[in-house]
Amino acid sequence: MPDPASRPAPDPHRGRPSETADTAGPARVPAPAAPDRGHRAAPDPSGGTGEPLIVAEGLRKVFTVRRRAGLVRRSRTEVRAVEEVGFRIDRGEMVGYIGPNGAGKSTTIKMLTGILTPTAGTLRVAGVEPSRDRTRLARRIGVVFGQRTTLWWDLPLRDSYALARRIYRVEPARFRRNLDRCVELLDLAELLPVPVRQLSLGQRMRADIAAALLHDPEVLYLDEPTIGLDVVSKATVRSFLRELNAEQGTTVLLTTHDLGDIEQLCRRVIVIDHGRIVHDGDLALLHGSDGGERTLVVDLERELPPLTVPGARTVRVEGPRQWLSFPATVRAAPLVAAIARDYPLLDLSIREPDIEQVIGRMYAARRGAGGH
Ligand SMILES: Nc1ncnc2c1ncn2[C@@H]1O[C@H](COP(=O)(O)OP(=O)(O)OP(=O)(O)O)[C@@H](O)[C@H]1O
Repeated sequence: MPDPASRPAPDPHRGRPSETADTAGPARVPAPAAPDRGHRAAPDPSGGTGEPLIVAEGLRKVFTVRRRAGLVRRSRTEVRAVEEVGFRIDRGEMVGYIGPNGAGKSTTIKMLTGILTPTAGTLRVAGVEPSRDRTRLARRIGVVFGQRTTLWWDLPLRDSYALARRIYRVEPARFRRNLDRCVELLDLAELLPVPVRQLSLGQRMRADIAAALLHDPEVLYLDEPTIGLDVVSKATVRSFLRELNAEQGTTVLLTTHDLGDIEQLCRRVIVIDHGRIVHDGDLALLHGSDGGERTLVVDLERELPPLTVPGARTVRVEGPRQWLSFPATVRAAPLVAAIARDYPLLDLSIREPDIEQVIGRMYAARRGAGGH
């Protein structure tokens, strides 16, 4: 384990009120006690068990917060961070877990790793109940918290990996193979002799992702893996994760505020708000789920007044180009046919609703409706 004094330990809940003992878990998942025996993803999505890799049912987490209410008196309040959350994730899925600040994402991830014990509900990851058997689970999962590192701050990266190998008891050949792969795909070769504290944020993130994969986990949890990264580092991390999922079949659960991550990596997205799941399904369906709109961008042979097309609204006119919005749930073909029939059409394209706007509207609508 890294010496806590030698590495930064930013606390994501800094500034939050005091909390009960079980609420303040360490970032690092404990080292496994038994030798690693290998458990790569099987072709069967259930891995032969008949059960999805992750099963959560009626999951709740309530924090008890004590505040000073006078010189001596203390009041207790309850924070319902996660309420009745349920989902099933099959092997090989890559799922986005998103929601506004304070929605309950990190709390869910901490329960999935066994760092936090659920107040109620059932949870199984790779057949293990995380909070009961954290040590056994640690062999099967990899975790990356974007806001903090699990590496040894003062050690060269290479030595950090060597220590991780011993803690996770990874066989030398497997370690070599996994490290070589990560070094190549995450462009880490030149960083191996560098102490972790000298790495830039993007370099450190790539290094942390490699550290989480040295023991061949079946599932990788990523909490804000691209936070603060420049476009090049983001692209490297995203293409690495895509390849990891496609080639190794590693199941990935990704929490992020960067919807570009979700759009590029996840077909399925689970949206949590106020501790409850408000959407679980295809990312594409999210586009049409909140009254979102698509846009026809129409190029005409000449400038014309705003077009009149039943079922669509002209929202912008710039010279011979016009933008027409229509509900995302409506088929575009009849609108395109009507425009081609009634106007001198040169060219036309369709823009999907911006996912950022869709999610923003979804959060805002829920706020307006009281949130629950
Ligand atoms: N240890 C704790 N003690 C008390 N309250 C907590 C604790 N951890 C989280 N909370 C509260 O639980 C709720 C959910 O927090 P959580 O960190 O899971 O949200 P999040 O979706 O990850 O948010 P963010 O996007 O801001 O990281 C918030 O109201 C938060 O203040």
